[in-house]
Amino acid sequence: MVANAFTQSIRALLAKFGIDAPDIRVEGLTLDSREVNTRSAFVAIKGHERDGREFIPQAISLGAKVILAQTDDSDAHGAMEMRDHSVIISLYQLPNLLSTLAGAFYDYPAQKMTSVAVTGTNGKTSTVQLLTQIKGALGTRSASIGTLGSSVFEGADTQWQTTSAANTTPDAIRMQYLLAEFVQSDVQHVAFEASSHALVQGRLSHVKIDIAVLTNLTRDHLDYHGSMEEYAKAKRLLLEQPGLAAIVLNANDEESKRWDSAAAQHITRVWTGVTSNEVSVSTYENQGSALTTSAEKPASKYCFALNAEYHEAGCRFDIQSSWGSASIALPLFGAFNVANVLSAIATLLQQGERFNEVVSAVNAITPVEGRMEVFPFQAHANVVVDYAHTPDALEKVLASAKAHTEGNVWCVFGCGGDRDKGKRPLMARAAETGADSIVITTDNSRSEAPEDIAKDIVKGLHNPDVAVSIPDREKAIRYCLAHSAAGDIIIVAGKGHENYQIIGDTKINYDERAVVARLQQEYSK
Ligand SMILES: CC(=O)N[C@H]1[C@@H](OP(=O)(O)OP(=O)(O)OC[C@H]2O[C@@H](n3ccc(=O)[nH]c3=O)[C@H](O)[C@@H]2O)O[C@H](CO)[C@@H](O)[C@@H]1O[C@H](C)C(=O)N[C@@H](C)C(=O)N[C@H](CCC(=O)O)C(=O)O
Ligand SMILES: Nc1ncnc2c1ncn2[C@@H]1O[C@H](COP(=O)(O)OP(=O)(O)OP(=O)(O)O)[C@@H](O)[C@H]1O
Repeated sequence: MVANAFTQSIRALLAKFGIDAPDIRVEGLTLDSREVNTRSAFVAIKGHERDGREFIPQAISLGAKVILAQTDDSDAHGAMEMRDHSVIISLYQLPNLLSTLAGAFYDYPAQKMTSVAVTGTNGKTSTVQLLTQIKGALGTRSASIGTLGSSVFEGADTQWQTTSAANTTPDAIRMQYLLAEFVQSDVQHVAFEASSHALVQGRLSHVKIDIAVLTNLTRDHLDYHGSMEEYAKAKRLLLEQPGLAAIVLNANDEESKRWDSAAAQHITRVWTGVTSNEVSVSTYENQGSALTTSAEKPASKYCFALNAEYHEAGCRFDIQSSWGSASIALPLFGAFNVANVLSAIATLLQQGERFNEVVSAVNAITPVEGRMEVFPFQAHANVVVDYAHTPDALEKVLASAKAHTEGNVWCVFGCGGDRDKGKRPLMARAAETGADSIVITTDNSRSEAPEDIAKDIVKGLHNPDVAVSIPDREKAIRYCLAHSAAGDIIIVAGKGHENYQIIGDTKINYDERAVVARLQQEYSK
């Protein structure tokens, strides 16, 4: 925590919620009893697994002077009880108030900077990272929050702060805290990932968002949301965010059309898309939001990529946009990275950045950690470490790899244990469609046997002969290196930036980027 920076009286804070509380000063709020100290207030709510109120005795023993506890009885709102030296104050429907409460405690930090939320099934981390990199290159002090962690952007020296929960979008209290910390570090621009879980759980409900970006929507997280419709609805909650002035949509994705129809009229639509067709670009140029049926169309802009070409070292494409046209060359792999970069560029242009300056800054982009990160091997196939762990992402990654080589594409992947089993045959089909050879391996098997997960995957293959099963990931990569030729590409999917493997209940150290870097050294001797 930032020392003494957020001291507030609980009396002043709770007055905003109609409660006359004692004048006790605290320096922070926390949802986790294990993080409590004598200067913080513990916020006890019911969760999916546990009831946080069970941990009130622990919080008291750690010296919390104030405990804010959920009550489901509206008459009990504001009730107070002394236990030892701690006061327990009841708040009605506290889980729904967390973002507002923390916003008030940390003095509404999002209002002190420009904020961008990125949602979608795939591409959130990449888009947030690319946007932050370019914004930094344009001279704005920038920060980001997402799957990699949170930090002020310091180029290659950025130290991502992570928590044990490792959520893509932090809980409602931590989110406001991180933003407040950024304000203290003079950050002017923040980009963060908005997961569907976070939106449903209200982790962002009182965070001002200027621009929301939708990358795409495909199958994921059905174990949590139950159906694609509920999953899509969860993402659309972002349209109700306070302060929202513009949305960046993807003309190549069906869900964007629903966003266009659902968004309030005053919100500017910025359409992006990768196309080989100039006619579709002119649709957006001449008619604004061509997908809106309303007579009075909302403001609409566009930023499209045309003539994309992929080569061994990256890609090239032309931008046509409401702000100007230019050619771009990037050291990034994959058509989807062109889509991600376009979303980032469109966001910056909508923010008022100058077209020519954005184009120059884009030329300085470096690949995002564990996202289509290429490790070149002399005299062997290059290895690409990527985080693809959904059928759609795997399909796109493999199709992209094909565009970058005339050789064969190898695919090493697995599926998580204790998660949506319906994904397994779909991942198998994506691998079979896009790769010439497949090695099925382990990817967080949890309580399931890796061999059983592999069997489920094999059942999804039309031709099981194209696949071998090697549960040990490093051995799987070695197998590909031994059997492939120079000019081939080995896609190692699923781990990306992660540095662990969950087997049973144990988190084992496994950093795929480090493993591949070590193999790179070994093979160069
Ligand atoms: C299902 C779900 O979303 N769970 C999230 C939720 O946990 P929960 O409220 O259910 O917590 P719980 O374990 O029941 O505990 C209840 C309360 O007791 C407290 N507690 C618990 C134990 C203890 O010793 N002391 C204590 O005080 C907890 O802090 C909590 O406030 O709130 C916690 C933070 O407050 C999150 O860390 C936790 O994410 C878990 C780890 C998780 O796996 N979430 C996934 C589903 C998720 O949110 N994923 C998305 C990304 C998806 C993507 O990749 O796109 C994300 O944003 O991360
Ligand atoms: N725009 C995109 N469309 C489809 N696939 C993508 C896109 N961008 C990235 N991917 C693929 O999805 C993987 C995850 O990318 P990224 O981490 O940027 O997405 P994410 O939405 O943050 O995912 P998660 O929330 O699971 O971390 C990448 O490693 C790549 O394989």
